[in-house]
Amino acid sequence: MTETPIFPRVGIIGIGLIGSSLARAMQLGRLAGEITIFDASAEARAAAQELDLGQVHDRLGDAIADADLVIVAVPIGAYAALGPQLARGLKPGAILSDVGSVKQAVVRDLGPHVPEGVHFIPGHPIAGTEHSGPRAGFAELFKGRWAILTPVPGTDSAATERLKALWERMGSMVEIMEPSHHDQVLAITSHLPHLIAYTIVDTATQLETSTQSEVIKFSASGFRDFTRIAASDPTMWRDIFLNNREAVLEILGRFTEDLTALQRAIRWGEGDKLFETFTRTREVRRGIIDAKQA
Ligand SMILES: NC(=O)c1ccc[n+]([C@@H]2O[C@H](COP(=O)([O-])OP(=O)(O)OC[C@H]3O[C@@H](n4cnc5c(N)ncnc54)[C@H](O)[C@@H]3O)[C@@H](O)[C@H]2O)c1
Ligand SMILES: O=C(O)C(=O)C[C@]1(C(=O)O)C=C[C@@H](O)C=C1
Repeated sequence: MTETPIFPRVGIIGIGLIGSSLARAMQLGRLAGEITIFDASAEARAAAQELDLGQVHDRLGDAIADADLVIVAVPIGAYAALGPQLARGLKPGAILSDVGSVKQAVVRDLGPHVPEGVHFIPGHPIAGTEHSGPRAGFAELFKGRWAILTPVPGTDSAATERLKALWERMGSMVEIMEPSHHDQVLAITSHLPHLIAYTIVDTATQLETSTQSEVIKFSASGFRDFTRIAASDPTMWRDIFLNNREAVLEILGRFTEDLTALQRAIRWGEGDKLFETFTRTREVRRGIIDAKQA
């Protein structure tokens, strides 16, 4: 017996890592009757066609016309220009969602353009890799990962439930959150770690040439882990930092103070302070592992 898809027609705008993973996961689970795709890049559209991810259109309007759910999966900096185009094409009763890594900026850029009768439910899967583009996606990306939804006040709860069901069928656990809270949480769990990784790798590459080659030669797992994160897409991450400025600057201020305290402890030989800090952080890691195994 075939199950009824959750949405008869889903439009995906931006068929990169996340958009193509959504298409693959929906195809695998038969969650959408039909998938329509638009991407601004002709190369990405051609790849989506070749990979058979859905019906690829050369115009955004054709990809969203008659869609019951439209998911925007482009870098945050591209949202503002998309707003008016989406407003012209969405059908009444449709859900407009997205996967952007910052949520207040999405509400700011798309919110004013959402037509009457369209349910606006921004979202963000806490799942990804350092790779980009349609060929990098995979159907299992969202399995066992959180997906955060930030519906605007007054959103029809049936629409939110339907979108939640889609993420759950793709293997995610779903949490509902205020956009500002989302941005604060992600500033520490995702944005700051990326900034630190970009900095460490950049510092290493600016060392004298002789030391640089040693860095590559002797990079064991610690530095290597940072290089993976620091290989993440420059456009995506530029847009995240420019659009989650306040929360990132706030957490960066606290981080800098803590780093300075450790610097001081090293300078003055305060072994107890270093030991106490490292013991506390070890517990955090053990807590994450235990929570995963529970
Ligand atoms: N990569 C991750 O780990 C990750 C995880 C969760 C959420 N996100 C968020 O998902 C979104 C997409 O990220 P990604 O990793 O899939 O990026 P990606 O670079 O792999 O894909 C983005 C796609 O959007 C297209 N695009 C850009 N501007 C467009 C426009 N105006 N109209 C249509 N298409 C356009 C690009 O051509 C590209 O194919 C971003 O907002 C990002 O913050 C990324
Ligand atoms: O695993 C990775 O490569 C990621 O960086 C994924 C990650 C994260 O920081 O956890 C990156 C950005 C997203 O918005 C969500 C997930």
